[in-house]
Amino acid sequence: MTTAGDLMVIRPRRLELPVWLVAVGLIVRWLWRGLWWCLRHPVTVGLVVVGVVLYRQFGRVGLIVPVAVASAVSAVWRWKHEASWWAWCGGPVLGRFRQVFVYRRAWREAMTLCGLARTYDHRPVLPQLLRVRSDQALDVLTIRMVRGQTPEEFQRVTANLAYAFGRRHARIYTERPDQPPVRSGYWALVLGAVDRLRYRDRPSLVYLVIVRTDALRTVVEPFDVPTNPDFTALPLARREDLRHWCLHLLATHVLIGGATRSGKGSVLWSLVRALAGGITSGLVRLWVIDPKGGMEFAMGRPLFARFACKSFEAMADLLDEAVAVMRERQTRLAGAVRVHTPTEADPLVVVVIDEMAALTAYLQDVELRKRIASSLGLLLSQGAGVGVLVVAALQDPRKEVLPFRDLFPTRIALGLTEAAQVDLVLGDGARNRGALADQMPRWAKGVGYVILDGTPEPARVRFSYISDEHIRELAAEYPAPSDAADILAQVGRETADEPARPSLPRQRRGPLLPDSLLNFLDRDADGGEPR
Ligand SMILES: Nc1ncnc2c1ncn2[C@@H]1O[C@H](COP(=O)(O)OP(=O)(O)OP(=O)(O)O)[C@@H](O)[C@H]1O
Repeated sequence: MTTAGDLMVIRPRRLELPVWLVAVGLIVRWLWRGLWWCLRHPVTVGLVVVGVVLYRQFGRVGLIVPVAVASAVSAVWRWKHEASWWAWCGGPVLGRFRQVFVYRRAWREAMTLCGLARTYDHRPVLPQLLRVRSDQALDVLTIRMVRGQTPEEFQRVTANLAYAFGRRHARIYTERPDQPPVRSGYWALVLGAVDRLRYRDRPSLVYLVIVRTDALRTVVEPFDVPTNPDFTALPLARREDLRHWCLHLLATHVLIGGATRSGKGSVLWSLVRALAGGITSGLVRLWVIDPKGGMEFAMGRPLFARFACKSFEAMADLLDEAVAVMRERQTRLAGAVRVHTPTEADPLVVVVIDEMAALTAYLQDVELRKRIASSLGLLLSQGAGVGVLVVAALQDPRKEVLPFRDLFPTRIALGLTEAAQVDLVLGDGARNRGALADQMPRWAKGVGYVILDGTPEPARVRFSYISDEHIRELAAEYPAPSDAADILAQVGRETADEPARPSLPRQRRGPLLPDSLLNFLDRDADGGEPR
């Protein structure tokens, strides 16, 4: 008899199987696993089968000759067309190798110690490594999350993951980090359909990009000056995957935040270099404000249509004139276009301001500061659409220093001194998503974080280094046209006429209230007769 408090242990009945049946069961299970593996790895299986057949037919020579020929073909391919070699040969092979020998071996340990493993039904459950794709610099790991996990959990431990696999930098993407290729020709329709399938939204996956070789450690040489700059894609920097990072300048304002000596100058000069072709052809006018007395920009004076570096009065005038240009364009273009297209007659005006805080916070003359703030506010809120853009650099991104921070749609964060400043420059949550701009090593001058088009995750880039020599050459080769400073002459030109408005048919004049309410207001409060 049991009494209250007695412990009853209930165990399911154990099925006793004969040993031979257990052995057969295990063999079938292993055979099935082997077959499944072969089905999933047809290339490896095919190569092994071919290798065995060749070896049996021709002995060692049967193996050595094909390997030598394949190596020679691969070497020539890489030499002639490195990009396609990485995409079709080197990348997949290296990725597979690293998946098996690097990531799989440390996977369980890394996931558990980084806090990404879960326990379900008394058993550990790990995120699943599906695929590794490598290129010259990066490994892209496709990971299936454990049910109930979110990408934010991976983003929080991005640095831990990088160090767990022996690297310094990693980034988590919620969608495939690469863009679908642009297809053309006969097969475009079919390949496009395949791409749509490959690039479909897969919420259960995250992509961990591990920087294997830090391509940003070496200084980036200046890019070629485009004769006709594409204002939607100006090459300014090198990305971690060795591609160019291009700035979309059209219809946006750009804010560059970076501590002193972090390389803000290289961002501004890379932009000037990318625009230089347009400066000479008259498509762009640079209006430059250098509150540091010309230390940064005076060397490139011939490139600039307007330049103010000494008197704050002159800087305020320059901004007022930019507002005048903006107003004139607004009046002229209203109703005709919604976004201004730069032409020689109507060029893009880019107001470049180095150390913006000197104008918005540190200027002692309160009246002048207010005047500057009001012009800047107008330019930032209304100038982008009419081709009057502001590109500004500053060291301290706090609101007291730069009240218009939120009016800059495009932001770049170079090395910063505090973790909190990263979100102030790039927007809330950017640091959690991997923009560790406050942890820049000393060598990382001109290295910064930018937000790539279409992805919320920040990317790390290094801006090209423009030396004094390059600036002198640029100024000599691409001076602004002689009438460049004269844009204000346009401001006086005739504005568009008022459009002729067809008269509408006259409506019958009548009471504005329905008949039932007509006399209502005249009644007494107790609903009596109209007064
Ligand atoms: N892209 C780059 N690659 C390599 N070195 C760079 C790069 N940009 C800047 N440097 C070096 O970093 C140092 C600081 O650069 P720079 O003067 O442009 O910084 P800054 O942020 O504009 O400084 P400040 O706030 O004092 O104006 C310089 O010695 C420069 O040579």
